[in-house]
Amino acid sequence: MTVHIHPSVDNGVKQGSGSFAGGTLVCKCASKPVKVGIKGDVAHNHACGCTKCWKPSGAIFSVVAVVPRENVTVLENGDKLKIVDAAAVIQRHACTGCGTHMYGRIENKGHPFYGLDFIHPELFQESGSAAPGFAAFVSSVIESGVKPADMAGIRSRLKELGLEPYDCLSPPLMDAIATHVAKSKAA
Ligand SMILES: N[C@@H](CCC(=O)N[C@@H](CSCO)C(=O)NCC(=O)O)C(=O)O
Ligand SMILES: [Zn+2]
Ligand SMILES: [Zn+2]
Repeated sequence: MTVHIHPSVDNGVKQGSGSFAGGTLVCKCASKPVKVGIKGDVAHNHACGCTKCWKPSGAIFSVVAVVPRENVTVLENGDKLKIVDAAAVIQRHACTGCGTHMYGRIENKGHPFYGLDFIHPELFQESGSAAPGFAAFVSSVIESGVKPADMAGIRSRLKELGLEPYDCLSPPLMDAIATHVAKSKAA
């Protein structure tokens, strides 16, 4: 059985150029697409199996990365954007025309990742942004309807692609979250 993870990694993970200076994210609308400008490269790019991150049709994982929020600018057709769930930690601004999530923003200043916006690098019209390096929330794909019996094959395909599977975030990110919590408690 061929395991499809996400179209941008199914034929192998394409490494970034290492010098990506930024670009423009474009939604899937044939007319009046939403365009969002991103300065600089992305960080912590990963495949995410959670139910909340946007996936292109047919994909069981999203590919999502972060950039500093000040590096994100809506360039065109921003009137089409609407927040998917204002109660979520990450407020995902989606195109009402095609459903594509253009950026997800954390407004809670106490959140460990406050200051970072979540974006989907596959929407860049330019190539060369940093590649995904791990897979997060892998067990969560079951919440979207994947059969538990398929998980072994999915994890083994992720490993084959060099995307180490984790059921939450990667250890360095979990350590960063715990460090933030420890500092907040000490303050
Ligand atoms: N099992 C849940 C997990 C959802 C979840 O916690 N997702 C993470 C990662 S999203 C990008 O890596 C998260 O931080 N969510 C906050 C939010 O989405 O607002 C599920 O699958 O729904
Ligand atoms: Zn659109
Ligand atoms: Zn997610």
